[in-house]
Amino acid sequence: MQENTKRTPQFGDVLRLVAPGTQLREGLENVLRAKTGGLIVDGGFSINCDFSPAHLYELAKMDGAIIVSEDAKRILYANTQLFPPASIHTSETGTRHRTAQRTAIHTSYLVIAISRRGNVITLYQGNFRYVLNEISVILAKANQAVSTLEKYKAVLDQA
Ligand SMILES: Nc1ncnc2c1ncn2[C@@H]1O[C@H](COP(=O)(O)OP(=O)(O)OP(=O)(O)O)[C@@H](O)[C@H]1O
Repeated sequence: MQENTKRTPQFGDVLRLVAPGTQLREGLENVLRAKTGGLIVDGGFSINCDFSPAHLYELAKMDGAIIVSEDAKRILYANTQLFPPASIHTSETGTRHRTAQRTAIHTSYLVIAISRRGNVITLYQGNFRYVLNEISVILAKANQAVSTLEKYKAVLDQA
């Protein structure tokens, strides 16, 4: 993995990659449910196999990080030990999350940590950190937004 400080985190692009319905999100949710935990890094390595939620699930049973292509369509490496510089400040506590945040700051690649204990998926890219909402929360918000729109439409139709 090469150091790349020119990549600017694009919040929309990152969220699109892990949106509900994508293969990557399905894989992340599977790992979360399996309670194995996981560390996923996107980067530019040679190709091994196609990405699938089932492959991710199986590979997350091993220690270490799983490295996928930048578009998350290929799984490149598994069981990988990451060595980000210890001098990089991290606000996290556990070793998985400290490694994830340091690697994200060091490389500017997207790093995803799936917590084994906390049931939480955290995204890191550069100094950007974001905890994914559960799908049930996203659906509740979407339903609320749709019903608000329906109310506005009804008012407009009556006007
Ligand atoms: N440098 C590293 N490179 C790759 N994987 C690592 C590294 N450091 C920790 N890990 C992964 O994190 C696991 C240990 O996670 P640990 O419980 O210490 O961290 P955590 O941040 O508290 O995560 P969790 O919430 O899942 O418990 C290891 O088994 C390994 O899979």
